[in-house]
Amino acid sequence: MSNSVLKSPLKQSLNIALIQLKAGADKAANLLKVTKFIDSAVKTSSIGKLHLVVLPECFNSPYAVDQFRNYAELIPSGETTKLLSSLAKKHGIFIVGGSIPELDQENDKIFNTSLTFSPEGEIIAKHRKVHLFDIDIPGGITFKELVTLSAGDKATVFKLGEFGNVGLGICYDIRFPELAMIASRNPYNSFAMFYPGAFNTTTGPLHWHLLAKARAVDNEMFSVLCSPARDVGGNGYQAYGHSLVVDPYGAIVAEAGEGEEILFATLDKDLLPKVREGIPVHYQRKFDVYDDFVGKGGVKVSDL
Ligand SMILES: NC(=O)CC(=O)C(=O)O
Repeated sequence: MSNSVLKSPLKQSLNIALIQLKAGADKAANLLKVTKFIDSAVKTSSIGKLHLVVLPECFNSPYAVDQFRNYAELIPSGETTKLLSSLAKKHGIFIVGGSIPELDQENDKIFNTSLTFSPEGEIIAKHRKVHLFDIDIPGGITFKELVTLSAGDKATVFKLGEFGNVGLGICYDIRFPELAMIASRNPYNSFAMFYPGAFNTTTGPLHWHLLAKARAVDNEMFSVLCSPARDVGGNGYQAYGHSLVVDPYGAIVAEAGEGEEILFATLDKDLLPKVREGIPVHYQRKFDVYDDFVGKGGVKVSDL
């Protein structure tokens, strides 16, 4: 992480909108939809001035192993990067840009990549999905991202302007507690983890809420999960929906349904010290019993 030393006072309330949209096969239509949803979130915000918008995993393409290469773009010269940069600048907001298939031309690899933009339209974070979704549940779902994707090799923590530090993972990354643990602890002290994520109708009911709450309670931080909308009647991947914001107590702040919608929520950072004073697990770790691997080297954190 670079240039991320925090300076007080930090802003205490972050107003966010999660855009739960359904992406189809037509990329131009997907990008137009993103533009309209973001414009509308800014205009119709029910929580005052919006600071940040989150998009879902794979919002400009179908979520399909055999399609990633067809939709992959170079970063930062690709059309999706340029569009999100211009929308962030136009509205003066942060955008946690879900994820898109990224083409690494030099090595001929495809990554599932999430970019975050500052209100000036600059890229301030780039996370490549570290844990690829590779599962096979008999009678449920088989999905093999490894067939066409390569895995990222870094945790991602970055400074969200005057609000402080946050961490970023993509979907299956939430099942591995380490990324959130790294983000929440010294020297990063993040107040939230963002997870654009496309769980499905098998694993969503099993684990979506549980994992969001687990990461929040483990680390006494917010977890923010933004899903695509369900493709009712479609024959492709069925996203679970239920975009979700969970507070550091593990309580649900806001939850979407299954269709397309904009979900608004305020992350009240005053809660963090309250939760951490009341239930001080954040400070009670026993590094004489087990190693503190965060901040001790051996952890690879994204440095733009
Ligand atoms: N799609 C994913 O990356 C993860 C998922 O659906 C799950 O973990 O379940």
